[in-house]
Amino acid sequence: MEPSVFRSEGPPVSSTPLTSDTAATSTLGAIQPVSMSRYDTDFQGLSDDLGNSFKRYGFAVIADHGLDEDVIQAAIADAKAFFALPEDVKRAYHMAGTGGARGLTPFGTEAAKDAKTVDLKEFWHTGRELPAGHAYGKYMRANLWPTEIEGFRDHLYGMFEALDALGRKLLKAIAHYLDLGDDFFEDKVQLGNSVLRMLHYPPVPLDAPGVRAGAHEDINVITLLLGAEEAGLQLKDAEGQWLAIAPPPGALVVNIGDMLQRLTNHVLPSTTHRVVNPAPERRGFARYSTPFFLHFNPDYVIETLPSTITPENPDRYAGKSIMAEDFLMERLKEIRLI
Ligand SMILES: O=C(O)CCC(=O)C(=O)O
Ligand SMILES: [Fe+2]
Repeated sequence: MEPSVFRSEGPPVSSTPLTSDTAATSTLGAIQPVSMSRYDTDFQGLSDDLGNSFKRYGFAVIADHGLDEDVIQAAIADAKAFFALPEDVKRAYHMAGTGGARGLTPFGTEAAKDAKTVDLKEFWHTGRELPAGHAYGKYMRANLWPTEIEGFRDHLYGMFEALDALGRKLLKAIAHYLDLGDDFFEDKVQLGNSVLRMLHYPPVPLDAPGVRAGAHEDINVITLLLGAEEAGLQLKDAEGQWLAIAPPPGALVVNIGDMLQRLTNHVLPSTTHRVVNPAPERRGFARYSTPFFLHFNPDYVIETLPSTITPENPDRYAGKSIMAEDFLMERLKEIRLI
């Protein structure tokens, strides 16, 4: 999970003015979209292109993702309706002290690790619905469902399931790229502790301090992000330059998280990214985006893949295998939330 999920009160907001330090320093080498329609016709080529994009940037842009547009639009419409509710109504769905794993994390709550300002966002989290009495119940909180928006549960969970299924297809292509056997990830993520985050970045006043989302890495396996065509998302490339990710309308952005970086001994990197504030003419517009943080099953043990250990890339985690749930907890301790 992305670290900021679990951050509670952020440090006080400073009045640092926004400067050009949020500008992308490079637009060269923009990430070429890869069409998911090749999944059934050219799986090898798709897996090569995806894998190479991940290896180079930690990110890939997916065109023709095949997700049902009605499912996406229904979930986004409900999220917008929820965010438009009065603040006190929304706050009834804030589970204070739980690190924001489910329900609402209100505006102004979170800051990226070591950031001086809070992120300019609010978001809603939906997690997996486990079969009743399932052993993983001890790791996953129950979902919250607002009663104010009719259909919210069906629509949001429909989106969760669609992204979960697409994420597993992407993992097949990644497993293929890594020569692991295409089904390698199947029994390791099928009941993963995954989270769908519906994000709302309100319009940004000209004098607003901070950025929409400070620089961070995602903790999970892979992240599937819709809605990033409203500008702002940037990644830090291998040379340390900020590169704007400008996906075509409707495209899906996918990135590698820390858990997959660790499993692959950094062959697939978990890349630092952020969401900067809009140009003056777009400041009056809200931004809605929807990352799906795909996680391992909580009891999956992450142990460096032997095939990723070479003389040039020795095992960075020798003797340090760790259960996915413990990895998550370790990261939460690092950001002082537990
Ligand atoms: O809103 C976006 O485009 C990206 C959000 C993100 O990186 C995150 O929530 O982890
Ligand atoms: Fe992120």
